[in-house]
Amino acid sequence: MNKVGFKSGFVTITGRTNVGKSTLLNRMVGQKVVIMSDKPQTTRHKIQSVLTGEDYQVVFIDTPGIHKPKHKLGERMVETALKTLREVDIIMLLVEAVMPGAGDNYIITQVKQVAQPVILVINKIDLVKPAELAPIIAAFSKLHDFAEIIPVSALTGENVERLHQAIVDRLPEGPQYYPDDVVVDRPERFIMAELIREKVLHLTSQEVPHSVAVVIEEVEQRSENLVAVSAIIYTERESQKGILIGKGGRMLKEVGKLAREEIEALLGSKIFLELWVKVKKDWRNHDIQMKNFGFVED
Ligand SMILES: Nc1nc2c(ncn2[C@@H]2O[C@H](COP(=O)(O)OP(=O)(O)OP(=O)(O)O)[C@@H](O)[C@H]2O)c(=O)[nH]1
Repeated sequence: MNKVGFKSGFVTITGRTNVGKSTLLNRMVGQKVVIMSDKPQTTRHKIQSVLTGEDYQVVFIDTPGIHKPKHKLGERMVETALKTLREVDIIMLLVEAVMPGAGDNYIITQVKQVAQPVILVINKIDLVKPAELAPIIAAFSKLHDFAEIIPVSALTGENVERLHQAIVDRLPEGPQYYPDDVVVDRPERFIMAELIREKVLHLTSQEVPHSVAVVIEEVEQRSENLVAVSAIIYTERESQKGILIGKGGRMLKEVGKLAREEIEALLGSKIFLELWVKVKKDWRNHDIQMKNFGFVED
């Protein structure tokens, strides 16, 4: 479907963990599509969401945070991130409204390796005074020849419209890839798994979060208004399994309750949710197991 004058393109939001990529994406697309958490590194998957206007369509690709790799999964994330950067029309590099530090330098070195235009988005401006912003913008502008520098607050929505416009302005002419009503290009199973993982991240602390993966084992329509979902939460160690299950199974029950409510809202029917916790030692360092969990593209 090729409308005359229609613009479209692929845009990626990259940046260090916890800078607000998911929050910004949700703000721009206007629906909860990516899992948010106050703990870093919750976005391990390449997620697409779609923003369709009268005469344009933006396909957002949310890259995993680029950071110095610590283990195999980390290396894979950086590889995926760089590959993604080369495939898009516009890169949004998200940073926080603080003076650039070593982590920012590292990530800017990465985007310098690709030719695509980079819009620097300085997020969380609600946390700084206007007078503090100017030197931050000046410092960042010395680090790279950014296509544009736009300060925003993904949380309050301040200046997000300007960013939106800057992206649409830069889109090349192109086809409408997805129908008007498509927002997320992700199977429901994935979103269900992410919702469960989000609840685990919210309710647990210490070492548990980064070592959790959720796999949806079975989804069965039991009756017109009841779907049974069974999921396994994988941890790396027995001790983490213990924390996740909690005293008398209380923690797991809470995770299940909160996740069930959101999945019910997502699917629009009653859910019978069954959760299992299993230990899979060091899954982050094993390629095959990473493949099982869907973290590596074939
Ligand atoms: N004050 C403030 N907080 C924000 C803003 N944007 C995001 N946050 C908070 O920053 C934290 C991280 O936000 P996320 O959107 O999960 O960050 P992310 O970059 O997607 O994180 P990863 O998935 O770990 O890479 C959350 O607690 C957000 O509420 C903002 O504009 N202002």
